[in-house]
Amino acid sequence: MSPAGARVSGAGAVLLGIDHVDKRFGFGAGQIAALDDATFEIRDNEFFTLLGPSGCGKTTLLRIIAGFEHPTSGRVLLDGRDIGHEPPFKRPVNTMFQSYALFPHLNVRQNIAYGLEMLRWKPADIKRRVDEVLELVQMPAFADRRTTQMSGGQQQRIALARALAPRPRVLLLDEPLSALDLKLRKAMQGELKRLQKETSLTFVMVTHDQEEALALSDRIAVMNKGKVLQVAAPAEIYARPSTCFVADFIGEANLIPSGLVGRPEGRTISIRPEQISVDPRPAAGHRGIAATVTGVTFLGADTLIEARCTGDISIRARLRGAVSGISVGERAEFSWDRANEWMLDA
Ligand SMILES: Nc1ncnc2c1ncn2[C@@H]1O[C@H](COP(=O)(O)OP(=O)(O)OP(=O)(O)O)[C@@H](O)[C@H]1O
Repeated sequence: MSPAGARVSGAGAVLLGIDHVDKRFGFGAGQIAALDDATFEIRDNEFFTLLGPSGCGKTTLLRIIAGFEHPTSGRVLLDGRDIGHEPPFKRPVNTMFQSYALFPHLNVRQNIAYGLEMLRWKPADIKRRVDEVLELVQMPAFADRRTTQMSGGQQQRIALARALAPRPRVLLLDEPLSALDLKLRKAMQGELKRLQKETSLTFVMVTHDQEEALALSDRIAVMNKGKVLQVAAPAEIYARPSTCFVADFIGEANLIPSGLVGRPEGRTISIRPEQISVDPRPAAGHRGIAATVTGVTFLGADTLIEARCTGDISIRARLRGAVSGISVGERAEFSWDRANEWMLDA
């Protein structure tokens, strides 16, 4: 990785540099390391996601970028300039909160205008900009409505319009879709991606939903226990996870001790369930392992075969469509193309 704040050729220039950021809460024995030496870069115009399980430090990192929290040590750079001492309202960064935080006593137009009034924009400019962002989120007909009279998805669009109104360079989104039901969440994923492309802004999203991260992001930072484990494009993280945690957290992974398949001991092979076939005679170039089938579950588009092999290691294969001839209790040969396996340190 190049030093935080430097330019990366090819992709957009580096916009934000997270440079050896530590954050500790509390003192003494009760101290929590929410962030441990986070170092990476976010580029101009990219849809960047902080992904990890609850408590991994992603919201803390978002709040540090926004200026609501300060690092215990380390720097946040914007265009190579340390912005650590700038208050939130002086940073070209805006946040869309999980709860939307819309004012119930104001209508849509007043909600969006509020932040611009605080920034002392001229009334005519405010009106023009509110109309523009309502157009952008496809809600111009709702300008005079109270936000309390709107559905979750509509409120979310208004919250987005309000966050975009002051023309920030970076939009921070804290679990933006978590309050929506599954169907609406899928629809809004497309909407978020469209908005990011249309505005050419840098979006930095926090989520614990790996599918959402894979679907939306140009690049993802996978975090666990305050550490940034890998920063890469979704396909790269899926195919070449940096650790067993990343392999298991992003999609499903079979993690098989290398010694079980005749490789030198002490490492772990990661292989995705959809890359495994269940076949008594594995093809040339394939690696195989015998296991006892413990479950056969038809899932519609595919069938999940679960099995247990030597050493009480479980293995899962996802086969296309319905499967016949494989039953619980039988021994079967699970095999995969060696080119698809990925070797990890144990
Ligand atoms: N203000 C605070 N005071 C003390 N501890 C805090 C504070 N904010 C966060 N923490 C702790 O820091 C760690 C990281 O929290 P953070 O909210 O950043 O995690 P997260 O990954 O966003 O989790 P979630 O998905 O649950 O929101 C957690 O252990 C949390 O309890």
